[in-house]
Amino acid sequence: MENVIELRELTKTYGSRRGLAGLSLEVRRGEVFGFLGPNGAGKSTTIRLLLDLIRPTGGSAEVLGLDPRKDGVALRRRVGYLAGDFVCDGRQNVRSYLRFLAALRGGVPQTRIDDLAERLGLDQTTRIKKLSKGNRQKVGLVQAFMHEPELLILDEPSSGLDPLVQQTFLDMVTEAAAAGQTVFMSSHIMSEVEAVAGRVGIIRNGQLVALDTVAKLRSGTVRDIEVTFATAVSPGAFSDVPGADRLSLDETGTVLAGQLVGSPDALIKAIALHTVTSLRATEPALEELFHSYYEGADASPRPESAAAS
Ligand SMILES: Nc1ncnc2c1ncn2[C@@H]1O[C@H](COP(=O)(O)OP(=O)(O)OP(=O)(O)O)[C@@H](O)[C@H]1O
Repeated sequence: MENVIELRELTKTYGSRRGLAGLSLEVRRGEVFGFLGPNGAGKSTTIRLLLDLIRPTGGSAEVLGLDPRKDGVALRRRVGYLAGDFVCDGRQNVRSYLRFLAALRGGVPQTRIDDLAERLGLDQTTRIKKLSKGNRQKVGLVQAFMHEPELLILDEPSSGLDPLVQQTFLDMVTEAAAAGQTVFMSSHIMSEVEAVAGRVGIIRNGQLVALDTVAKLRSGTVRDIEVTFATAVSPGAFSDVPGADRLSLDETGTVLAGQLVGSPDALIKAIALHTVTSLRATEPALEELFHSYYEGADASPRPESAAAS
């Protein structure tokens, strides 16, 4: 499958501060890729490098087969970009601002802009400087999506959106992917990425600490389990079940409870050998897994010397 983004050992230092340390990553055409990490992890640095808004200290980036450093103008025409710190000219009203951007991109049908604004509940007659943070973010979303770009690069796109609008945004992402567009979105909220992304990269202190499908990441998660049997089960019945070390039988031998790590398949097959009268299992919390990658993460900038150790 064709790669839309290819990063090779991409590195960025800000003086003695590390922004990004040797990031290698591929994003495939048509996928929704979630780029997750805590504050200061290097998400915005990566995105700015993709668009040549800043220059790398080392390594290379290829976007839509182009070198952002040489083909920045051509690239931006084919990309929809929402900056994490999206700012726009406050004097204009929303409609004229969006028309202006549409003209820069070679024209976008007004109906397309109107449809997006309506879906997001954005009043186009308001002056931009009078908009709330969330409504300004909607302007950012409309301008990123309106020209139906091949690649959407969205930095913390749902920042400031209320839950209903956030859902509309996620629907827009799913529809974009269904239409063959590629979406690269950063976030620090696992649940929203989980809802739309096929693959997820987790970044911490400028380095990729996990890269996998949402399904695979989920398979490493923990569920709370409680199984009740009709008759007592022998104490060692589940000792060989993978991921079941944190489960134990009570003194009656009829209740198995605790935590299951990873896939439930082996446990289900093992308990099916007995008569089960009740079963309770919580949904695996992907958010927890995400935070396990955060553990020990230093959200504040680290000096290069400390970072290298
Ligand atoms: N212009 C800059 N000058 C100096 N350091 C910078 C600059 N921009 C980013 N950094 C540092 O680089 C690191 C990565 O920052 P970056 O903004 O890429 O993180 P992020 O993952 O986008 O975080 P957030 O979720 O807070 O936006 C941080 O330590 C940050 O302090």
